[in-house]
Amino acid sequence: MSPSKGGIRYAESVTREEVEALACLMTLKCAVVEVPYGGAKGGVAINRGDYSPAEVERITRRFTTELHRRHLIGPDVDVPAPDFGTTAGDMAHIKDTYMQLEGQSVFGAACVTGKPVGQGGIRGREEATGLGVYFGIREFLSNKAVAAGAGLPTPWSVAASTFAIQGLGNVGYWAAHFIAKNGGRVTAVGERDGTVLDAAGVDVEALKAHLVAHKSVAGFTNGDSPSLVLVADPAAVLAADVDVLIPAALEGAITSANAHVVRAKVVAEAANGPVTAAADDVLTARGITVLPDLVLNAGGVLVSYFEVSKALAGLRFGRLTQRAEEAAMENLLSTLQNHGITITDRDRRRLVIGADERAHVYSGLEDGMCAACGETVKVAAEKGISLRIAAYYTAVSRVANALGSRGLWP
Ligand SMILES: NC(=O)C1=CN([C@@H]2O[C@H](COP(=O)(O)OP(=O)(O)OC[C@H]3O[C@@H](n4cnc5c(N)ncnc54)[C@H](OP(=O)(O)O)[C@@H]3O)[C@@H](O)[C@H]2O)C=CC1
Ligand SMILES: O=C(O)CCC(=O)C(=O)O
Repeated sequence: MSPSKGGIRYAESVTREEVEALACLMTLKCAVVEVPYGGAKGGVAINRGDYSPAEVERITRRFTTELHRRHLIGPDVDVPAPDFGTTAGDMAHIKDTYMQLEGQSVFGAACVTGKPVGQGGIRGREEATGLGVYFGIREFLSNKAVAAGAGLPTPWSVAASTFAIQGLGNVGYWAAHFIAKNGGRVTAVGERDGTVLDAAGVDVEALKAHLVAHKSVAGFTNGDSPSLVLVADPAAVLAADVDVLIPAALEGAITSANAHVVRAKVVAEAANGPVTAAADDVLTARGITVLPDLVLNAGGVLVSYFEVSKALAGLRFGRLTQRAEEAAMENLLSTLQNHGITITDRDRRRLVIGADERAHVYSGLEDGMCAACGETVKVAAEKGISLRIAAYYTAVSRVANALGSRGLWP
């Protein structure tokens, strides 16, 4: 199926088999959130920390050139995006290299997503995967049967729950940001060189700033919190006593060898494949609910699809409608006022807001995540299967229908 979609990762451990498996997962993920793309993935086996920014740029441009030479990149072929170890800045270099090689095609910006906004990116893509993880956890656990099955109170609320996060990179940070913003308490964060534990709550923004500045959890004070504990073992996060554990680093974080240490009631797969098949069996046998990656981290590719649509249309979402929406609301408020209803300046400021690009993106992301979670819960209940198998069932059915109804040519 083409065009296809999927991220490019820079990780020393990446292998061809891993990339093939992740590409397959992308086909199914696109189907789950109704993104009309096939699946793809790319990988470069480097640890970017070993290279200077200029060297990483040369590696990125060289890789893009090789993709172009093999006709493996372009709006109607394959459209990469960020993944583990890659950034919006790398996507800008991919776009620029492609544009140089293509002779500045008007659709060139649609060759890659996750670009900076000034390079044709879309507002909301940077946080999309993490925000989608937040929407997904909220939707799954707002379902009474899912929450009760996990041993959580019903009705469940983010604000009354505790969370542990492995990996405070793009996905992990934004998931933590939106959880904290909505009142959830993040009490454990595992990073490459250690775990931060604080039952009173970890200040996610302060920890992120510390990691950016020092590249290590060492020396983090959490505002001199007396309940702070720093542990040298990065895997200690997996044993945190929380409601929801969110692995958001690499695959295979929870295996049959360590699944028994998990104390959370729910494992929310923000990373791709963080729970191995054998570990999934162990968690299920222990009554721990797994929210599957196929659905939970699909917000990234969904918003990438919006970014491609923007680039192909050559128009920012909301540009034609924002003022018209505001004028319509102004007219409505004036009419109400003419009928004797008092409208304060505060009401006016709150209500006269047309949807800008970010509002459009958040709306489409929330809608897509809610629909995918709802369908997964429905299929799981109807068929008496796990959420993961239900997500696969939906995805495989959609791909089969798309291929079957197309027929054969010639
Ligand atoms: N970016 C996206 O839009 C999407 C990403 N995903 C998946 O989400 C996962 C994370 O991707 P992303 O956030 O983009 O990647 P990033 O590179 O932005 O973040 C990964 C984070 O994990 C940390 N880390 C590395 N090893 C460990 C470890 N052993 N224990 C704890 N933390 C560790 C990294 O630290 P350090 O910086 O020191 O390496 C980094 O902070 C991947 O599985 C990816 O495939 C899925 C959907 C979309
Ligand atoms: O945004 C995209 O196109 C791809 C995201 C991705 O790599 C993933 O969902 O694993």
